[in-house]
Amino acid sequence: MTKSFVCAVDVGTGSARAGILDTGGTLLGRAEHPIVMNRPKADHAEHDSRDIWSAVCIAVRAAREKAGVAAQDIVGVSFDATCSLVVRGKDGGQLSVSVSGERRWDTIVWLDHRAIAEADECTESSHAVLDYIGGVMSPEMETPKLMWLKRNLPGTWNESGYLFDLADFLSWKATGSLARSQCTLTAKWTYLAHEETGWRHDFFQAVGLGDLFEHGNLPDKASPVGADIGRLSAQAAAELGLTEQCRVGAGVIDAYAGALGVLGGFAGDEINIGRHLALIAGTSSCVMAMSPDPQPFAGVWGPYYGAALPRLWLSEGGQSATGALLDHIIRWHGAGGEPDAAMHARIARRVVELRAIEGENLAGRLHVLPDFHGNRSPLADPHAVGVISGLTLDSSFDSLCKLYWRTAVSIALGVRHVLEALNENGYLIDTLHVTGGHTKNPLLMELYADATGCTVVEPLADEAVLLGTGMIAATAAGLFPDLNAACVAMQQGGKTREPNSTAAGRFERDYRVFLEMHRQRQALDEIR
Ligand SMILES: Nc1ncnc2c1ncn2[C@@H]1O[C@H](COP(=O)(O)OP(=O)(O)O)[C@@H](O)[C@H]1O
Ligand SMILES: O=C(CO)[C@H](O)[C@H](O)COP(=O)(O)O
Repeated sequence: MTKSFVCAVDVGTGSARAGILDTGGTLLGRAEHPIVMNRPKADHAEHDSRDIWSAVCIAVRAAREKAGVAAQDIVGVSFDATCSLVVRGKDGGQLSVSVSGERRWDTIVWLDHRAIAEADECTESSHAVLDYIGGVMSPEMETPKLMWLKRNLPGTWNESGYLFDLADFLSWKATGSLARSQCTLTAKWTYLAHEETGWRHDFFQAVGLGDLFEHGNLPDKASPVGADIGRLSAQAAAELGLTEQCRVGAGVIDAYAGALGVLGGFAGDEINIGRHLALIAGTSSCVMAMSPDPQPFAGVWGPYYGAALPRLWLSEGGQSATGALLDHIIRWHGAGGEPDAAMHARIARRVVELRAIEGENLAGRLHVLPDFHGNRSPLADPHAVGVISGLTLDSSFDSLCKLYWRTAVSIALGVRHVLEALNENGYLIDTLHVTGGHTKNPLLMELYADATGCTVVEPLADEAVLLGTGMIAATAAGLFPDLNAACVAMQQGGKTREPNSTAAGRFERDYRVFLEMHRQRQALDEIR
């Protein structure tokens, strides 16, 4: 009997990755291809969706070759991606979202903050949809970006015929289907999946987007995560190196795939799931918890119904720049350079040496507030800025290492800040499941346990985000009766790290300083 396999595609901020998995969740082959980003202005970031599709095709072909699996044995595929906004014309062609006017830049990247004023306007509307995004509209969501586009690039707006979250764009490229995922629409488009009528048209009217549905080709109903939305088209099958028999599953935003990859094993365990937090930590960090009942509160996105596991509500907190912040510190410092794997490793080794020489309280007077790209949670303040306190004239490599270490501490304290907000509002989280680029950083992995006091689980799956998307693909292909069953069968477990109790006092002090820095940063902003 032939075995069945699935293909998972993950489009992050910097690259497209693909993996071939078996029905036990083992990753048999993986490949990656970079994607380009255009930064014409400080707060503007753009992708080229043709470049993304081409990177996806290259990665899928290479992953299949590495896995040594025949194309006809791959029966399902699904896509996860960052929540970037793709704009296509009425003929499906590219339309510019760029102030440069170049057509190839047809995608506003999730981290783009050009629509910060429009986000504030949405928040001021006080509309009921805000109750399901933590009370504050983020410029990283789609509605403010669409408002910006209509106001600032009316030519593009008038010509637009398709507006997509990136994961939905990829499934459209793959099948021609206009189905949109319950994950993308609920988390980024103010769609209320728990209500009979998901869209609140009066909200779009109120913010000047009454004509959104003429331009977006948006369906009345979202498709549940893992729903079979059709077969690969002949063209897509040829480009991906797969076959037209391959089924395509309604995908998710990348962090939600990570949540399935690390928490999927708890599918159906409604008693215990609320103790576990998924920390999907890469360029940014997403912090996700699920519960059988909605837990609405200010400063944390959601609760979103069925955005990852069916019938569960999901709360999403996060930090807009974490890996990106460590990379920035390396580029910014005179003794730094390119933040590649070798540079991160060199710094981490030196931090270990410095802690052995100077003691665990290394650079204890150096404090960082990590909000260099705003505070996603729990303050929900996209206007927030970063702060460094305790600088001297030292510009040596060791001073970079100390600053890197203290920045890593602040990133972990930021997770603790979100965690405390979740636990004050109904969750009982004591375990963090970490996946993403940060798992390659031994300092962060130690800090996530020690600075939060939680047990940290590092998934055994090499790529939990690909695993989560593989679970979705397997569901769409009918290899399991539903997404819960696919998650339980394919989950890979993890290795556990307990917090070091002797470090607790040090981090208590650091956390008090961290909270005080937030207070002082806000006070400075209030001085007129
Ligand atoms: N080998 C490494 N050592 C230390 N940190 C790393 C390493 N590789 C990646 N990172 C960190 O992870 C971040 C990228 O995360 P990743 O999950 O790969 O990307 P994405 O956000 O695009 O999904 C980088 O910004 C970097 O800070
Ligand atoms: O808002 C998001 C998820 O809700 C973004 O898509 C996510 O933060 C980007 O992920 P990454 O940092 O891994 O590229």
